[in-house]
Amino acid sequence: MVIGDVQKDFLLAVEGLTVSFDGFKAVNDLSFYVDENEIRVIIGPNGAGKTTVLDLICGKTEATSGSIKFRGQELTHMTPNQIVLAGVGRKFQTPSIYDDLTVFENLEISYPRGRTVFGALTFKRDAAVRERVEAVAETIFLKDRLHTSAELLSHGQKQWLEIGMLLIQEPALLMLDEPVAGMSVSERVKTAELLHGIIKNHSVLVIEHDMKFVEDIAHKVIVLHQGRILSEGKMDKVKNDPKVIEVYLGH
Ligand SMILES: Nc1ncnc2c1ncn2[C@@H]1O[C@H](COP(=O)(O)OP(=O)(O)OP(=O)(O)O)[C@@H](O)[C@H]1O
Repeated sequence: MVIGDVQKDFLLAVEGLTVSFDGFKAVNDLSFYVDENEIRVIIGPNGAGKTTVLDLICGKTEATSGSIKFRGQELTHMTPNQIVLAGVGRKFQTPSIYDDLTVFENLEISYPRGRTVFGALTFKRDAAVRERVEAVAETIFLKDRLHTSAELLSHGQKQWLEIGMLLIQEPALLMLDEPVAGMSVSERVKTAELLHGIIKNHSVLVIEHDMKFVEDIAHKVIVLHQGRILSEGKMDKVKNDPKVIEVYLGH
């Protein structure tokens, strides 16, 4: 992509994205670009189209028109599975961890199969998996809970575990739908810390309603309204935008 005279490669380039449900455009000619190592947050009133944008990117919903390029690959023609393999991970609002398994086991079963170079040397693979599980557990603040059954974790710890189950697959882009909903204040602070920690190797696209959390994490914010961008930029600019105050923040 050429902007001015500068050649720029975005991790994610969404252009003219539209989806129509029986003539109703839930997402309407939407364009935005996410950089490598960026935390981008989508905010906006109920029904603005935020979840639908994530559904389109992960292939759950088919676009009516427009383009979603991820590292130059067109995602709109790919299946959800191919999109995961291309490096896009998505966490839904409700955790989908296995309650009767331990933290270790939940992470272990999420480790991508068939990606190892060790082939039949199972013991080497086991060591690599264990090392990776431990590293991810540390990132998600659960290193000392590796052998705890997931059902005994707090709500926040369960959310972190699910983020860990995505991280172990090493997606380049992580999409999170309201990750701090239902969390305590201290868990929210730690989640912000977690996201800042992982962006050295990932970009993150988050839907969120908690404005304090948005301020803590967002490099840039998109305000969505009726399927279109109402405002975009740094949180400081966006939160003082009269249009945003009128349709969203003022309520
Ligand atoms: N599969 C579908 N069929 C028909 N309409 C849909 C479908 N999915 C979403 N919509 C509609 O598209 C609009 C946008 O919904 P969406 O869930 O993306 O909004 P949102 O911004 O995520 O809202 P919230 O903050 O309440 O989660 C809503 O009017 C919704 O009813």
